[in-house]
Amino acid sequence: MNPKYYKHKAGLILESGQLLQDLTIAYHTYGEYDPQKNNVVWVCHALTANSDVFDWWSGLFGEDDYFNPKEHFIVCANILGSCYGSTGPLSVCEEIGKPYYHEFPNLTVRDLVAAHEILRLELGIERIHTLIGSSLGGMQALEWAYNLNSNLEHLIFLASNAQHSPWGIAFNESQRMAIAVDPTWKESTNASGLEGMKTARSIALLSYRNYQTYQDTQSETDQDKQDDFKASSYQNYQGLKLANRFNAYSYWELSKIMDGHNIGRGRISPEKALSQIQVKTLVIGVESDLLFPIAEQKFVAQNIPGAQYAEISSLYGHDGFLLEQKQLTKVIQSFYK
Ligand SMILES: CC(=O)SCCNC(=O)CCNC(=O)[C@H](O)C(C)(C)COP(=O)(O)OP(=O)(O)OC[C@H]1O[C@@H](n2cnc3c(N)ncnc32)[C@H](O)[C@@H]1OP(=O)(O)O
Ligand SMILES: N[C@@H](CCO)C(=O)O
Repeated sequence: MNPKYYKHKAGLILESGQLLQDLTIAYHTYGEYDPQKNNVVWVCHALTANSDVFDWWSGLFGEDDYFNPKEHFIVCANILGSCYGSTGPLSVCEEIGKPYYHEFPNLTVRDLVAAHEILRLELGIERIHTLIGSSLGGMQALEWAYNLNSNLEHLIFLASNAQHSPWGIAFNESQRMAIAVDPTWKESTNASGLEGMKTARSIALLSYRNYQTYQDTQSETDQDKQDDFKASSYQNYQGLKLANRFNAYSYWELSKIMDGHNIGRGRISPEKALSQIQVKTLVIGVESDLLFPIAEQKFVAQNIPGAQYAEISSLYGHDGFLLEQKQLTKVIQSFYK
């Protein structure tokens, strides 16, 4: 299914004060909006996904899944700075008549949320029944919940944090260092930095998975093997797979956005900001998540008044949120009860 596009002529004044003139938001909707039934479910996607949530989160979102178009009006918008239809570094900047590339402005999570808010108003949605997001998507969901408050009923926050950690920033910086040493990164073409981005994805994978994931999926059966290990080809393949569908500018931009995430910025503290979220909240952690350890989700749950906390298990660490749909369905079902 192809996305729909909304072009917002007024552009967007970013948190930095800069005007992003060419504002296009690519989005998917599934089902029919019914204000009487209060049936809007809004999904905020993570780092490299797109707005087609039925594609990357099937098993939780789909025709016969828990979130389905028969009962819900499901909305997912591609985030600014990405490469799946919304304005990003490869978009042509009208002012300069060519793609932004390195000149794409620095965005924040609050800018991503501002674009979601523009789309919400354009779609005529007053109340959101459920706002759900994981990882970078969780950061957006948390920020937006803070702003929406009485226009939102339920927040489901997964595998994310209130403020990005030094550990997470260090992973992101290492990935950007890999892009920066790619000699093509100095150029301005769609393919600049792609070799570096392959290494960046390989580094990222180590934070998305864990020792046991590799032990269970990439162990050798040939005891005499001395080279060409499965774990090596897996890392290379994962880098290549991303290079075939993403670009290094978006990767750089989105990792920077994550680094700057702090719900407490300008609001005294993360605790204080979280305490002002008056929405029925479910926080879900993945027990094997190395990148966003469960202590971070417990912190969010402890500071949002009345929030519930649930944990799922996964061989896949952080990426478990994309793969453990059965467990997610179960904890989400009991949350609504
Ligand atoms: C246009 C778009 O596709 S955008 C939307 C898609 N992506 C997203 O939404 C982002 C979120 N999704 C993701 O990050 C990932 O898809 C995840 C985490 C859900 C799953 O990750 P995957 O890479 O599919 O799973 P996994 O880690 O098990 O790797 C499987 C792949 O590695 C390959 N592989 C496994 N072991 C090895 C090895 N030793 N050597 C080489 N390749 C290997 C498999 O053949 C498989 O290849 P395929 O993806 O081409 O079928
Ligand atoms: N692996 C996922 C989640 C990262 O948080 C992605 O590439 O978007």
